[in-house]
Amino acid sequence: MDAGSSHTALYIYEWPAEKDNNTGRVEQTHLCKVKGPGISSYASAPVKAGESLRLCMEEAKQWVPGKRHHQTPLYLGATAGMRLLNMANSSASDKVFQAVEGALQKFPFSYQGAKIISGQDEGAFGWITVNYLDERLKQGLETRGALDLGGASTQISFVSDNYDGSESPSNSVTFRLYGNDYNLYTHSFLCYGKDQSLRMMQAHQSQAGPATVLDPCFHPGYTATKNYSVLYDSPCVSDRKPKDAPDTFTHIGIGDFLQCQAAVKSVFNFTSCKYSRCSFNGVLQPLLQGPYGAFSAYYFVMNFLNLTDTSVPLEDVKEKLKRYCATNWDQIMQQHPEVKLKYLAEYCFSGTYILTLLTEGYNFTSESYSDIKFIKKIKGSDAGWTLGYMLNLTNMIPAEAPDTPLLPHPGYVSVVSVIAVLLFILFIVSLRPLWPRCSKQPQIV
Ligand SMILES: Nc1nc2c(ncn2[C@@H]2O[C@H](COP(=O)(O)OP(=O)(O)OP(=O)(O)O)[C@@H](O)[C@H]2O)c(=O)[nH]1
Ligand SMILES: [Ca+2]
Repeated sequence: MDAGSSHTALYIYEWPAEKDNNTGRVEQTHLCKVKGPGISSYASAPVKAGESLRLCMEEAKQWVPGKRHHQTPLYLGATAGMRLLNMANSSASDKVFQAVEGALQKFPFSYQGAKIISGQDEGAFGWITVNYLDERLKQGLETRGALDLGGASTQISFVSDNYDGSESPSNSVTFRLYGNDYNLYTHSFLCYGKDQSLRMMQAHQSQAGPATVLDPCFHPGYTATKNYSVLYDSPCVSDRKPKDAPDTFTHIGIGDFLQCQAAVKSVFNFTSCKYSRCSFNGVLQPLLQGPYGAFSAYYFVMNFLNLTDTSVPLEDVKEKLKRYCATNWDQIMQQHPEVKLKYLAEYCFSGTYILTLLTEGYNFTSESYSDIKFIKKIKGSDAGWTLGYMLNLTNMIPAEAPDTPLLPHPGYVSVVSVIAVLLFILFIVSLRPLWPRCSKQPQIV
């Protein structure tokens, strides 16, 4: 189970129960999205966090054959929402885990625990998922970097030839998989998921605590009354809460992409770097290299905006987004009556944030932008950290390359069958001297 900051999802993975489970045949067979918010939102009513998982767990009981329930390991990993709750109020986060644990243990699966996973693991397992599903690991091919944009944090992970890990060990993960060594660069930026970065930007815009906030990242015609205490209720912004601010402010959209880009840039710090090169906030980042898969909110947002085609020049992408942001809110709502209003109101901001993070933050250029592919699934399985996490915990990826069989499995079956038939014929033939003679007796008259 992926207990994310914005929601929890339950994934069911399946593979043949033969001994040869090193052959990259793990598949996602079901996804259940838990109704309601992520578990970290239940800090003031922890029991409800456990209850929220029940429906998906019931579904899992239907999907996994009854006789396999007890043999099916169940893991829950929580990401940035619980990291933030743990920072702000560790006893509240413990209570949420107790409630979740109590609820999950009531089910017949082999419960293996619920925990917060580190940002490094989140990045590294996302990278493993993408490259496992692409069969790049097994075949020792060039790997694909992984870009994950969540609600509360964002991860970048890739292999770069000139990176040996010694400059910043906390950004380095080494693996030996299928006989190949990988030295992976990975970083997770807490607070730089799209929901928390929106808060950071709005906190920046409303430093003086005005009663009205004019926001270039929301459409012209958009107005909403918002609560200062809700906006500042996160460790990502809590230290910036203006004193003497009114309880509420009126949030008014003005839909100006260039101003929005400038406002988004204000959440990144580019001033100092003690390494050979940095992305932002003084974090080491080696030279970008190879192709990249960008998933979760990268995909949701760029897919909605019809901007998943990265062969379109970056300047044209920006131009399209500029026009989209300037479109009147009424018109946007009329064009997309089926989309949740919260998502709809934020696509201009989210698209601008994504382009700014990629180009200003990670240093993708007009040329290297086309190395990115926005993806949701690979061969039917969702891109995300859960598959890599599960493969690791069940020891499904061997360090050494498995002995490569001379023939694939069906080939063996045919050869063995032919040999068995030949041996049988040989056996029958070898019994020939013992056969009763059936020579014709001369008839005695
Ligand atoms: N537009 C749109 N946004 C979505 C959808 N599903 C999730 N989101 C939003 O996209 C952002 C990222 O979602 P996820 O990748 O699920 O984030 P998460 O795993 O909950 O958060 P982290 O713990 O930071 O990884 C959040 O702001 C979600 O509210 C969707 O189907 N459409
Ligand atoms: Ca996530």
